[in-house]
Amino acid sequence: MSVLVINSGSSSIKYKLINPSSGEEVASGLVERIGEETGHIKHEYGEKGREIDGPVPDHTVGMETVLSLFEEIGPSLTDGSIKAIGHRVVQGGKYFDGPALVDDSVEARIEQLCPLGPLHNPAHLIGIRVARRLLPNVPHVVVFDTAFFQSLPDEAATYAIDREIAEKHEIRRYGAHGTSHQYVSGRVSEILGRDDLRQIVLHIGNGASVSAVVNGSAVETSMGLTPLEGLVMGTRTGDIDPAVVFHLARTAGMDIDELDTLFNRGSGLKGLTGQNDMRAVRTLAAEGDENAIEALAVYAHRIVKYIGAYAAIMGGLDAITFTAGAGENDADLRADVIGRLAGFGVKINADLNAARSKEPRILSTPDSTVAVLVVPTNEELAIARQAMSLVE
Ligand SMILES: Nc1ncnc2c1ncn2[C@@H]1O[C@H](COP(=O)(O)OP(=O)(O)O)[C@@H](O)[C@H]1O
Ligand SMILES: CC(=O)OP(=O)(O)O
Ligand SMILES: [Mg+2]
Repeated sequence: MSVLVINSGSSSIKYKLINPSSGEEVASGLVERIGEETGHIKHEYGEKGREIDGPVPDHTVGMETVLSLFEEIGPSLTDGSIKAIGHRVVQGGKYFDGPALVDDSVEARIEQLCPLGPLHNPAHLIGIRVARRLLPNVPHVVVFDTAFFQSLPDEAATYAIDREIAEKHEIRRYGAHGTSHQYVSGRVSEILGRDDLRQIVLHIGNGASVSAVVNGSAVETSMGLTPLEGLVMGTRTGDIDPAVVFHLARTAGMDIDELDTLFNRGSGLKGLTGQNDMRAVRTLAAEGDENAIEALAVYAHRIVKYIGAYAAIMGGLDAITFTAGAGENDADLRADVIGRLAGFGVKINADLNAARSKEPRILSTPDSTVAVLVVPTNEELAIARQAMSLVE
């Protein structure tokens, strides 16, 4: 019994075939650099596997290739052992507070929400369409990044903009990465053996976001109407004065699409250093590149600003948890962020922080005022379990 989880993202398709009860990963793979000259596909199934180098022109071809690799190399997706296909969808707007079985109307809703998830929803839609066409006899379930944040208090979700305009155009904070924030905060509760926790979860990947979670429910999160707001990201600005838009339109003559591309794809670490990948930025900084050194400081400063704000909003803080690509692997980032909180008595053990491990772990010293943890996220397992719970 297994669930195929598909994350058809902006420039890649990631997938895993998972046993939702045991968490065992039966097969997995990745299609990278879609639309670029040098595409790459990797499919792994136990001892078997296949790597293909060459251009992948678009998501449709990428997805079709993935599904054909399952039939060629295994395991078969058509022999009845797959109970569901779980698709990650970033933007569910106000319409979804949990997983949903895909039908034509759900698909149309995801399409309608593309303007609110411009980097993600169009790519998700292609993944869903190809998978439904080629695997019509398996239930398809969508699991939304926004679902965990549908219960945000109004005071956190409401923007101070004209009410009529906000209502008509469905403008509010929807958040994103919610599947990860929910999974990780749940694991923290298990590890610390307590449900009554005021937590901050730092999901620091290429996209990055922070959430405040009280007793298992989200009360704040940094991504907003779209996944552009909040932390500095690989290619996104995060928080910026919206007047920068007016200023660049008026003085630089940039149009809305150019500004969208600049803010979503040409900013963040990429805009500050030329590189969007944290490892590349660290290498530049180690070589003495001043732009990279400054970018890392801006990056950590923004994270600390949110930690302070969210601790105040929750009236106290019990745990800070790092997750996702950089959060799990970048010990220098964790040391920098926690070092900036020394005045509040937050302390980590340097050896525990530097140790390489894939296991969830506590980094804080026994006398730290706040528990500090690293918990690897597992959005795929969370999606597989939610998909299974819906079809069972
Ligand atoms: N060892 C590492 N040190 C620093 N950053 C890392 C390390 N490993 C991965 N990362 C960073 O994690 C980010 C990707 O995170 P990930 O959660 O996989 O993102 P996404 O799901 O958005 O593609 C990249 O910026 C990458 O450089
Ligand atoms: C919402 C979001 O930013 O997702 P990702 O990190 O996969 O780009
Ligand atoms: Mg991610």
